[in-house]
Formats: sequence, C-alpha cells, structure tokens
Amino acid sequence: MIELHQALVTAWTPDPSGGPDTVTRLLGPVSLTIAERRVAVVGANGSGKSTLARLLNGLVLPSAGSVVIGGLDTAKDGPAVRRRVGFVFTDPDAQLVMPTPVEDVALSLRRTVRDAAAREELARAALARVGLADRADLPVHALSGGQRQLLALTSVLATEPDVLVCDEPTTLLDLRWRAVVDDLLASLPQQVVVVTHDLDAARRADRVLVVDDGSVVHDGAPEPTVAAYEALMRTAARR
Ligand SMILES: Nc1ncnc2c1ncn2[C@@H]1O[C@H](COP(=O)(O)OP(=O)(O)OP(=O)(O)O)[C@@H](O)[C@H]1O
Repeated sequence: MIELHQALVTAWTPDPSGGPDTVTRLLGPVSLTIAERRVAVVGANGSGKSTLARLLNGLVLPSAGSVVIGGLDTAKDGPAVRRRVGFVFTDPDAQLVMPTPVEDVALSLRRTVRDAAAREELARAALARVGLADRADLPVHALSGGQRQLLALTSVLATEPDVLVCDEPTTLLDLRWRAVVDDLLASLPQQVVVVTHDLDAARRADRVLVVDDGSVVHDGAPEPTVAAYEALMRTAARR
C-alpha cells in the first residue's frame, strides 16, 4: 500500500546576490492511498510526475507531510523503503553500473545470495527469462537501447522489490521494445507505478493519476481519466 499524507515537495534556490532563498513548490500537498496493482501517472512535461515517482522510494523526500510505503515512512526508513521499492529510470544507462549484463544482475543479488557462483547462475537464469541469455557476457554498451532497458528492469527485479516505480521506462524505445517492456511490466506480480506519455499503456492500468502544475488534478479509472487528461492538453494547446 502506498500512502501520501499531505505530501509537499519544495525546492530552495539560492539567491546569487545573497538575498533569501527562493522557495518553489514542485508538488503537492498531495494525499493519496494507492492499493491498485497497476497505476499510470500521466501529465505534461514539467508537471511534477518524476517528483511524484521519486517520492515513492525516498529519492525525493517531502518537505511537509509524509509518504508511507508498506507501513514504512520514506523520511524515517529510507534504506528499508529503497529495498522494498525498485526504481527504473527513463535512461537505463543511469543505473547500469557493471561492465556486462550478467555482472549487473549478479550485483543486485548480492544482498540475498552470498555465494558468487550461485549469484551468477541466478543472474543468467533471470536474463534467460527476458530473452537476454545470449547477451549475458557482452559489454553493456553493445546492447540495444531496448535490451539495456530490459536489463535495467531485470537488475531491479532481482532485488525482489514489493513495488516497482518506473519513470517513463519506454520513452526512449521503439514500438517493438515498448511492447516487450510493457508486456514484462504487465506480467509482474508486484504493484507497479509507471510514469508514462503512452496513453495506450495508461489505459491498460487499473488507475490513472493526472499531474498538472504540481497537483494531482484527475484520479480514477483509465478511460475517463485519460479522456480528462486529453481534454486538459487540448485546452493547454489553445492557450
Ligand atoms: N531540485 C529542483 N529544483 C528546482 N526545480 C526543480 C527541481 N526538481 C524539479 N524541478 C522542477 O519541478 C518541475 C517538475 O519536475 P518533474 O521532473 O517532476 O516534471 P515531469 O512531469 O516529470 O517532467 P518531464 O515529463 O519533462 O520529465 C519542473 O519544472 C522542474 O524543472
């Protein structure tokens, strides 16, 4: 269960001439309880979607209010929250740290599997499940963008998170790889929150949140909520 209680995110920008910092509201206050298994977050560029996503695993902390994931407060139990909530970035290169796919997945297993040989075997099996068995020992940079995103997802999933948060995981992918990643996300037993500009993907969620100017302005079943978002964007385009 994801709970946001009057969560507010602000940023402080120093004044170069030494005056008081400028405080900007980025998001909120937002109160939400999310129990649905598939949640899509949509909104215009700069509306606050990434800020909302990052709140969910403690990458961003609320400046007021609280964010509680599975009973854990992100401000008080940061490491435990990050173990429970996996985060996938838009650009897989932001999170792939090892030279080869098998090493990257094995690194994610280090906390749960002590034996290095067992880790490698499990990493190879995880890569095989997503069709990357024959890429396991290549340099990571030799993989396509789609393959790297699948690898990033596999590495995060190897940590066995209860919740997966993905910030535009298919934005950089072509249609084929988008479908591969969407299918993988749809098959997961975990609760999955996906920030996306892909409205077809949003329509397949159980619940859709629309973020606009730092607020959740629509929240509900996919069809009416995506329609409300499209209307909002049409109005914005006419301004
Ligand atoms: N640390 C920060 N300091 C100041 N402003 C910030 C900071 N982080 C984000 N912002 C601003 O907050 C707003 C929301 O950013 P956010 O990344 O959450 O938007 P987004 O909806 O994910 O956008 P996009 O779709 O373009 O990725 C943007 O205007 C951004 O410039």
